[in-house]
Amino acid sequence: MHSTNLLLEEPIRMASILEPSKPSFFPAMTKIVGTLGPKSRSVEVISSCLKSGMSVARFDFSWGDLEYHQETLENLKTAIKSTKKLCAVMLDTVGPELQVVNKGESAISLEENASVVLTPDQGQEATSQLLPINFNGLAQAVKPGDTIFMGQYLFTGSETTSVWLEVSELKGDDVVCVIKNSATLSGSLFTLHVSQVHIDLPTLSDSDKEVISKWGAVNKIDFLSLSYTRHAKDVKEAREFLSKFGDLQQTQIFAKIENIEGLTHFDEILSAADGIILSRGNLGIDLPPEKVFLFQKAALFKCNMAGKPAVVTRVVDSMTDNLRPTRAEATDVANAVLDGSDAILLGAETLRGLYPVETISTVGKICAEAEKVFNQDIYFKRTVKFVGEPMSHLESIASSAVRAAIKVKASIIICFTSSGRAARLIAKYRPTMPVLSVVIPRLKTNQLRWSFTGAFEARQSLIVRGLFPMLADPRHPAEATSATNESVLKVALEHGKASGIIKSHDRVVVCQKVGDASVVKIIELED
Ligand SMILES: Nc1ncnc2c1ncn2[C@@H]1O[C@H](COP(=O)(O)OP(=O)(O)O)[C@@H](O)[C@H]1O
Ligand SMILES: C=C(OP(=O)(O)O)C(=O)O
Ligand SMILES: [K+]
Ligand SMILES: [Mg+2]
Repeated sequence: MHSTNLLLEEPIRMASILEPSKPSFFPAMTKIVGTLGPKSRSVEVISSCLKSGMSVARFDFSWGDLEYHQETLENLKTAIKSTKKLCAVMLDTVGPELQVVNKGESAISLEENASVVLTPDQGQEATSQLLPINFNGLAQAVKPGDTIFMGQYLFTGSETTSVWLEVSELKGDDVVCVIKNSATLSGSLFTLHVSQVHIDLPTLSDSDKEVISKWGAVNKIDFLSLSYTRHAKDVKEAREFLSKFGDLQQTQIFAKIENIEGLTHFDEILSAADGIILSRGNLGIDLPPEKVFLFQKAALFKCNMAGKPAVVTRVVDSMTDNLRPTRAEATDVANAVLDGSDAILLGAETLRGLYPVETISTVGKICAEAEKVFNQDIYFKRTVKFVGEPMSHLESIASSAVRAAIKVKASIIICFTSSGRAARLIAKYRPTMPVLSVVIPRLKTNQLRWSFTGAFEARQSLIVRGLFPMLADPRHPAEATSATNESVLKVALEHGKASGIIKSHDRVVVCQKVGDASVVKIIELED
């Protein structure tokens, strides 16, 4: 995305706003996570999603069984092969989510001012007057006057498919509610969100543990998105559980902040997790509307300064049914980029929306436009000030690489990395040019078989803004000898030229180790 950067701090010639963006091999530096489901599980649609810029696929186990999601994943793998687009896999847990048990899957019409009873008796049939739910502790958790939101799975907040309930009375284990707006709930699953109330259920449910052991391990998932994370211990317990599976040692845990409890423990959660998902869907119910922007700006800044990826969700809900977003949604996406998000997560829009591919390409275009006016200079100085001095060696190398690249107007930064750490640190300084993270595999053994590292590190960069992975040839020895580096560098430059990022006579900044020295060098391409 190497176009002339406009700066909002300077008067913009209005006509220049209409200048079309230059085509590039990727739609934006900001990444797009797509939730795959009924409307986005065919090889054809997934291939179009990948070509439109989706680089992480989310499999949400709030709904759908192992076989269903496995079939979708197999189609994703086919689509990756045919499109040659890398895509990471994210397993999203159900966690302590309250759900209506609607065995008949019939639509439920609810009338304003009528009463509806929420009951833990799952033997009952779901009707407009009685809704069985999957939690028997609700009557102990709520009190009259509390608010409960109920919507179809991955609710978009539109008033025709979700209702607000107010608790009016507790009758034993049953909770009697008044319906505050009329709506008809349809679809495969209705979820509930009880505002600002602690639900006494484990963050990692038994069902989640079974899904991780049976589906996550065999598919070597790159990310675990931990729903309703409320405390750092939730992340630590999830990591402990993952450590039982050899294939999940490197799986990164992204904590989903979905309620006020998670918000109030944000700092400890951020330090324990590998990344954060700002789950604005559920959090948007727990928080009063006027506070959502404040949380977003504060949370994104903290993630940026920690150098940990931050994902913003529920951005263009109306595109679930419309070919274009509302103006508010379009501006919301741009502001999420300007606020510092690494990635945008699409839920209902891609899972059950009519236009999953158009949604991804629209969001990608908005991100690209916002990136053009992102003031990297101000951000860079603010970051350097925040980090303070003395910087760690790697932080100074990374920030120097970015500074050098900007000053010489390099078209790309090439970063050699094995763990991915150096590349992520470079991305932290939000360079205006893409960063090619050249992942050098290391040979390892578990005493039973040889294998190469690198696949996780490469795919996990697909959620970091501005990072584009390239897997170096495993025949190149991992040690950083100058000969090795040159040959790998040559391949990386060819890769850059082939994808159109590097043109003849461009300047390229390279971050690598030569012998024991970590170096940043600037090369001028001859041809
Ligand atoms: N296999 C490699 N070959 C060449 N340089 C490397 C390699 N791995 C890391 N580097 C470089 O070494 C320096 C330290 O990176 P470090 O963070 O220790 O490695 P990693 O990124 O693999 O965690 C960085 O400049 C990085 O670009
Ligand atoms: C991403 C979110 O969670 P989910 O889509 O899993 O409900 C959210 O609530 O915004
Ligand atoms: K979920
Ligand atoms: Mg949620």
